[in-house]
Amino acid sequence: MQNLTMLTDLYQLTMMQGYYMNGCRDKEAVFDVFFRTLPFKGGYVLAAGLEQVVEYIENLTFGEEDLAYLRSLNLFTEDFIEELRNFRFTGDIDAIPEGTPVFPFEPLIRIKGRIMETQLLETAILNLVNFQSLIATKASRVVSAAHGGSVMEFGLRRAQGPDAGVLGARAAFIGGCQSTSNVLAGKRYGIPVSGTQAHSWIQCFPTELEAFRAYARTFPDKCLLLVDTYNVIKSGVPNAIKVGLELEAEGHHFVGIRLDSGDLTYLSREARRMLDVAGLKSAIIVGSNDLDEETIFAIKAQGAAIDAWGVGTSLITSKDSPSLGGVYKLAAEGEQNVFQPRLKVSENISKITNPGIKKVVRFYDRAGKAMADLITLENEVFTEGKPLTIFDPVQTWKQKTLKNFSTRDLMIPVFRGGKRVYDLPKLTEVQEYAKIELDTLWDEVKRLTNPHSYIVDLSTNLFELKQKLLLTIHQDILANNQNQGVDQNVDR
Ligand SMILES: Nc1ncnc2c1ncn2[C@@H]1O[C@H](COP(=O)(O)OP(=O)(O)OP(=O)(O)O)[C@@H](O)[C@H]1O
Ligand SMILES: O=P(O)(O)OC[C@H]1O[C@H](OP(=O)(O)OP(=O)(O)O)[C@H](O)[C@@H]1O
Ligand SMILES: O=C(O)c1cccnc1
Repeated sequence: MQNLTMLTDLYQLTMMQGYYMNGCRDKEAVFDVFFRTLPFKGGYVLAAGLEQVVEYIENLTFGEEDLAYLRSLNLFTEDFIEELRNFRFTGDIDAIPEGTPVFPFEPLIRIKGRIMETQLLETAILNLVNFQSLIATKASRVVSAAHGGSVMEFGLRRAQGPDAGVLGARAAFIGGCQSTSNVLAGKRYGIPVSGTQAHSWIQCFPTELEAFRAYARTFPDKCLLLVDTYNVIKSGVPNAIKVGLELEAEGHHFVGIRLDSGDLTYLSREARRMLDVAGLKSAIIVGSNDLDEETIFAIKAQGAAIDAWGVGTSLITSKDSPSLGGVYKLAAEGEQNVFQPRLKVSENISKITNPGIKKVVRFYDRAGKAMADLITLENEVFTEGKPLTIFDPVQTWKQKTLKNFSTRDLMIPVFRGGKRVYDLPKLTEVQEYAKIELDTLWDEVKRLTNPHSYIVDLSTNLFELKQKLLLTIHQDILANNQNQGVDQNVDR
């Protein structure tokens, strides 16, 4: 992977120089990566992008050209540039593995180390995690609408640039797509590649039948014909049937047809009937054309005879929800591995951060279904089987007692002292893991529209710590204001 060290916002570097020049070289901090709002008005997010975060961190070094460029900005001192020359990440990272369903406010990645190092990481980590988590989530929704039918990712041509096309294909595979049309993604990540044919192929021959025959000669065992260039029912399907029967007579297997326009329900049912009557029962029908989870759901509900779906633009650009708002927030600061919890106050209650070094515990019922998550302090343990009452951190009267549960800590150690301690799983393993993980969620949480809200509460310890810090901050402000004669009634 390329070196992405310079993929950062300028203010990370200016703050780093600030820390450096103000005696904070050895100050340490803990940052959390989390998002506040679920995309697609959906019920979950599928975490993705950790592998690229690991590669980014392992490659973190400023090269001579980088340093020369930074020097040319006339912002940085020579001392600081020298410091950057030796820059490495030496801290600890814990993260929730790729393919895990996650929910608002849960730390997906926790970064602990010298502030000079942890500060720099914000921009690139968010860039990598926000995009891939968004596309993996979108893909899992499309795949769930296809309900067993396979989904091919066709988005490269409409992706927001080459990187989004390639990493989007990777994320779409994690979300359950069976293949990609993107050859670079196939080569780089081992994703199965697949494809059919373009209208231009059909247009380049005097007749549709000649075009189909030429293709069948070229790829006799991979022959999937695009039947909507002229007229699906009167020309495309009859010609495909002719060629399909010729192939089968020669001992080949005719793969099927693709529909790329018109009423996909009506056309697929008609095409199915015609193929079956002709004896081509195993030929599949692929549907494409501006599809997303809603159109696929509707088309399936109407009784379409589509076996596989090609989905491009809406998936790779996450058209209806174009960004995931993951943030990187300071949760503790300290020195020599002794930390004080910190929080950020806001009038907007959802923007008040959760302080301290935290983890996420998932609670499962006897059947292995996820019941709730607790964001807790790092060292909290919950005795399995001992009833536990949890409560909503805002509407605290909303309580639930968990019984007969088992638990799992979702975060795993990824870096310790700058060294990777996590073996990256293969992409196929991540995809399989995501499928198993999604199976642990109730269908009501995964529903495409108006899903149930999955419970994510704070442990009592974390809740009390947060209240205590909020009160302390409030009292400190009051005391300061009193000293300065500010009117206390203007703002509570
Ligand atoms: N039976 C159906 N129910 C709901 N939506 C459908 C159905 N069949 C097709 N669609 C969707 O309706 C939209 C039709 O778009 P549009 O009118 O641009 O296509 P078209 O004119 O048939 O094809 P094109 O413009 O590619 O030649 C697409 O998003 C398609 O996926
Ligand atoms: O519709 P999407 O979900 O984005 O899937 C990819 C589309 O890309 C191709 O179309 P092409 O670029 O040839 O343009 P078209 O819209 O004229 O078919 C293909 O035929 C699909 O329709
Ligand atoms: O192989 C296909 O059919 C394909 C690939 C990319 C975009 N649209 C279709």
